[in-house]
Amino acid sequence: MSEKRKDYLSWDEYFMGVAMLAGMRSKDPNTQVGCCIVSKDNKILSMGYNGFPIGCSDDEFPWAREGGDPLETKYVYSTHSELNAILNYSGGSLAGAKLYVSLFPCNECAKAIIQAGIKEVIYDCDKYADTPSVIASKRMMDAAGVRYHQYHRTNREVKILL
Ligand SMILES: Nc1nc(=O)n([C@H]2C[C@H](O)[C@@H](COP(=O)(O)O)O2)cc1CO
Ligand SMILES: [Zn+2]
Repeated sequence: MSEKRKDYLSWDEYFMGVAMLAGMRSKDPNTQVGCCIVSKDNKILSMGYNGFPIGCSDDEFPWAREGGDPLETKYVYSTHSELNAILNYSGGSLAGAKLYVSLFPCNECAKAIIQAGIKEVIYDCDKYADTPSVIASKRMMDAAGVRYHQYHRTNREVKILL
């Protein structure tokens, strides 16, 4: 009798892989972030990536990181992957859900995560850990009882021919 496959994706690989794939839709030239929200029983509820809101053209709004005029930077216009994933969900409540994201959530997304009732955050990169935004984010999630932990990379390479 043939045995079941052994090298299938783990749940964590699957959901972080889906988050990373979503991030590949981002037009941000510097940082592409993807997010996947999952129910307690491991069903994908929503996905998102960082970009400008509907109607705000990727070709007309600025992608610059700095410059004299804040209105000519992306920061005042871009919607983060986590907020997009929360807003993309049209199925009702996200209470008790888990959120996989390729970059640690900022303080604004932490507010949305907490208020949506999401209870667990699994992140990959934490490159802005020293910024007030991420420090505030962790402070709020700690206070609100949202657990967060880093994704354990398996270094599995996934090749998809598209
Ligand atoms: N958790 C996050 N989710 C996100 O979607 N973003 C987005 C906002 C910007 O489009 C980009 C960050 O640009 P940069 O400062 O690394 O050039 O990633 C940023 C963070 C960081 O907190
Ligand atoms: Zn954010």
